[in-house]
Amino acid sequence: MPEFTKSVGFIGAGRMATALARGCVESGLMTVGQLISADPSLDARHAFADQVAGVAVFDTNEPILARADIIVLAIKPQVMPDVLADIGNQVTEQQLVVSIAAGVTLKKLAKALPTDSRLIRVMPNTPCLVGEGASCFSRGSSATDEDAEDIRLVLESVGRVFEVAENQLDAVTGLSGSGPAFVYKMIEALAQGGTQMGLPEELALELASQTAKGAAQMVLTTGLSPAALREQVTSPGGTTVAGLEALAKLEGAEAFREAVVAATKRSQELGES
Ligand SMILES: NC(=O)C1=CN([C@@H]2O[C@H](COP(=O)(O)OP(=O)(O)OC[C@H]3O[C@@H](n4cnc5c(N)ncnc54)[C@H](OP(=O)(O)O)[C@@H]3O)[C@@H](O)[C@H]2O)C=CC1
Ligand SMILES: O=C(O)[C@@H]1CCC=N1
Repeated sequence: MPEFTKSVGFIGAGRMATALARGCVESGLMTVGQLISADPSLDARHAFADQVAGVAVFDTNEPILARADIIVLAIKPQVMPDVLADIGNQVTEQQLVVSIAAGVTLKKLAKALPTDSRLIRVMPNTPCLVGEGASCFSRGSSATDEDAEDIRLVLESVGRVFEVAENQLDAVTGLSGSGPAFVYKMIEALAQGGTQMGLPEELALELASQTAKGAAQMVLTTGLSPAALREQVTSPGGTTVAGLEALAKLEGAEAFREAVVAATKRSQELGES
């Protein structure tokens, strides 16, 4: 594991901050001493402290601004303007500001922060919690190469990471940011099919989950396309073709494409508001 000595402070200690913070500790990249977080919600503070044992959690953002080398804005896009107005004049040029909020552009962030603030916009996803995240980031014009490398290091410790042009981040949000929810729907539906046809619930869920994981791993490691891999499963006149026909009839695969399109459009809308 590479050495990472900077401190990271989360403004907002909700679900995504928790996943990132715990993932970074579990990966061994950081110790709890390098992390702090703040959230006005007692429930969120408790949940964060439960998941990241021994971490310092505050009910105001001041300690983050005073102590963190990297400030992560992990709040909802809707509260971003208020938070930026609150913290804007306290951010220093020694600090890197990272936003993980869907839709909020670097331009909007820059406008609310001191001139030449070092900014990076990141779109992670919750599987960072288990070291299987898929994250993308774009750097603002004042962010340094070292800033980008720091963020790459952090995100790499909890999964895969790609630097992209900022205009791709809404689509990334629709695909990998929101995507775990779509995959959970698919797993749920596969498991329900299994229970409908006689399997116990627990076994059906485990088989569905392991099948999704195994199939994803095949795509990631064999170099074969999903279409080619699908062909390997599909015997002429066999069971898979019967299943695929049922899927096509209900336009099941189209529904997933539409889910990504709708989520991307919502991310674009959040950026406009
Ligand atoms: N969840 C996910 O899968 C992903 C989320 N994101 C992005 O991450 C961000 C956070 O999402 P998520 O973790 O799901 O949301 P959560 O609602 O779980 O967490 C946000 C937390 O911020 C708190 N908060 C509100 N106002 C302030 C404030 N002024 N200062 C500090 N904290 C505050 C909220 O408290 P309260 O509830 O009381 O308002 C809440 O606990 C969003 O912008 C989202 O777009 C990005 C990728 C994936
Ligand atoms: O639902 C949301 O808006 C956030 C952004 C990506 C995943 N969750």
